[in-house]
Amino acid sequence: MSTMTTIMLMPPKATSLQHFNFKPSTLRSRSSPTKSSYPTVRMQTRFHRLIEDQGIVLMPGCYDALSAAIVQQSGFTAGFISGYALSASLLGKPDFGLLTPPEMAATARTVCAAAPMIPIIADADTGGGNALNVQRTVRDLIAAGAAGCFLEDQAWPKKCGHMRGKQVIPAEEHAAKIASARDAIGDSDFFLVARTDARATSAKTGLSDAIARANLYMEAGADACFVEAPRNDDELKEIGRHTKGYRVCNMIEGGVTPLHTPEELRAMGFHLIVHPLTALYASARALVDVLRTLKENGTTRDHLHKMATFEEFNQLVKLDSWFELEARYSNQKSPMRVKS
Ligand SMILES: C[C@](O)(C(=O)O)[C@H](CC(=O)O)C(=O)O
Ligand SMILES: [Mg+2]
Repeated sequence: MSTMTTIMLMPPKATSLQHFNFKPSTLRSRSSPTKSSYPTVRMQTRFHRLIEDQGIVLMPGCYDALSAAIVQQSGFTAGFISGYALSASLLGKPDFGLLTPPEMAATARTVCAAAPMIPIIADADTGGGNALNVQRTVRDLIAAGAAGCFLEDQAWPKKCGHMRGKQVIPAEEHAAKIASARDAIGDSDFFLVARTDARATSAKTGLSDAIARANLYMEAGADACFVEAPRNDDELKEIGRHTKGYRVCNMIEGGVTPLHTPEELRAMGFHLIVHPLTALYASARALVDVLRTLKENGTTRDHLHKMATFEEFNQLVKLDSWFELEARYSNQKSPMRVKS
């Protein structure tokens, strides 16, 4: 956790809100639980600085220390711990509300240690329960070294944003969870993304409901909003035009949203792009292929070109630096050692 300068942030403005069925008056009440008690002057986090420097930030998903180290070594400036990918790698199960916040926090600790040069956002799913559970979840992620989280408004048990059968909790209830997360963050260098899954709840009003929710959550204290699973470019543009603050876009291979480059998404008004499943799907395919070869042929000698070599892998885990450390300490005479 680092000490930061306090500045007033000026996020991009929404253009038109008049057609939203949304009641900001509830947010203005002093006693409203949907407004953070933390002052509205916020810290500039690592993610704010990245967005300001780069305009758009591309974050691949990772799910363990090795995949995080590879994300960092590949030159990305940020990463994301995907709940979907962690549920798959840790539990061998789908993104179906089975992964728990302590499992995510434990992974965040090893992931952040393995990629210390880049800030990592963790997927907090629904935060593990109500506004109080959210505070524990957020504090655990901060202690683990995460630089931010996604907090979504699905009803528990949640599902992957691109699956059928999702339900959302009342907007005010999630706004209170966002406010509670903001209070738990305090002065920490931690970027809060409010996600809504309301697009999926109705073909007719889903998008406008989702946009209204995103704006409500921004007022409650989020740094960025994430309208999950828009269906086409018109919807992406609508979100870019009508939501407040920084905007996250989710690029899922095989999902319901068309795939775009960062430049294309930037033109549509987005600031953070997450590719949560790219590394997971690529490694799953590589494993399926090599293990099929091994099963069929009993050897991998004709598959070596599709695998990391011994040398290449040693570089990935920085083996040389461990040999150097070993040499340094084995040559050193300890000043504490008593002469015999
Ligand atoms: C971003 C996400 O929350 C994740 O866990 O990676 C998932 C990914 C997906 O769409 O499958 C989600 O969007 O629900
Ligand atoms: Mg998720």
